[in-house]
Amino acid sequence: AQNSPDLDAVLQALKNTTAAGAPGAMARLTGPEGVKTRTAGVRNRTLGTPMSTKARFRIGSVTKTFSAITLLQLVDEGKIQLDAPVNRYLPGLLPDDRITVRHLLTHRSGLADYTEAMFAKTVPGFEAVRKRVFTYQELVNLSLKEPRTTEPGAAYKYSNTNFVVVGMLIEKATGNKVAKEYERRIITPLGLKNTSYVHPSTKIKGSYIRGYLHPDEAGAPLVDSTEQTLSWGQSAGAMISNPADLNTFMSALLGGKLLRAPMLSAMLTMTPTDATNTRFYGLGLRRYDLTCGTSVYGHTGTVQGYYTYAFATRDGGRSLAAMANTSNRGQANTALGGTLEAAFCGKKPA
Ligand SMILES: C[C@@H](NC(=O)[C@@H](C)NC(=O)CCCC[C@H](NC(=O)C[NH3+])C(=O)[O-])C(=O)O
Repeated sequence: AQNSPDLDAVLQALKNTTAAGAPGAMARLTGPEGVKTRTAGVRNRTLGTPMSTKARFRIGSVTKTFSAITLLQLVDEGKIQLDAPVNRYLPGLLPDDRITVRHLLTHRSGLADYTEAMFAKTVPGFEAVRKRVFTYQELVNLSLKEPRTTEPGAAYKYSNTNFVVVGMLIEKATGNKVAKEYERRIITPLGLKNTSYVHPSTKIKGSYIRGYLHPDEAGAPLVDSTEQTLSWGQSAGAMISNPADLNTFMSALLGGKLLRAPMLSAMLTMTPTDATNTRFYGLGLRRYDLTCGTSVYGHTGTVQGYYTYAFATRDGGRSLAAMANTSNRGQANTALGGTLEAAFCGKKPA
């Protein structure tokens, strides 16, 4: 039987997160016990407005799961083949015909991650791009200026470039912008009223959480990073959502509502991402094996001012959406991750 959540432990993890430097943090859990929420701190430091689980925020790489689902639906429709070379669909884009569509979704392409150079200096890097609008091609060109990190398929190496190319594949195969495909394949069918892809607008419509970026220099003041185009991320990180929609989304995915069984099982075909053998990556989806023996599936997100965890159990029966409105602050991200054990194992954070 799956453990019931320890809500005091969830709140403690959120308090650990604010103590570690996040202005605010929140969690929303769904499961047999119904919907449970906990919050800590503020969503706007200037006004002191309390964190609210109704408010929207930037979900970063959880966008990668939206992109993976869209692409896997296209595979199911016979429009794209998982093990075909990317260059079959985007002739001449990549310097190696051996890089396949599956290599992109599993971060095994070897394409360098352009964000490493882009954000080597956190605040200057952010300020240099926060209002910029990039084409997909410009982002791929930034990656191709760097050496490749591995032979195609040889090893897992996380790279945003992979999901920029996934966005290009989606637009090429459908003739539509990714926003339209996310809408008609995921957002509308699931009724995700608080989820949107508004690139390149810098605005978050409705009620939202303000995000605060920690500079690299210890003690330097936080930078309000709420308004940005997120054009450096696009189909790898530009989605906006709220906790309830993330719960609905991950539960629907794992509950088999977005992909037919063969495609879902392809998505859940995991390889380890580190030596602990408790963290894995499938096709645009992470798996964490928790200490109580429960495996949870979902994605994390990190964009300037926002950390996100969006996970569910294998049948989608339980889900957790947790976020903190800061970034470039590892101890806050780790503390926020403590909500997973609290929610799915009922375990107190350290
Ligand atoms: C990790 C996460 N990835 C994402 O969400 C993608 C969209 N974000 C990144 O690759 C990090 C970009 C820099 C963030 C910046 N860091 C720096 O600037 C460091 N110098 C920040 O922390 O805001 C995931 O897949 O789980």
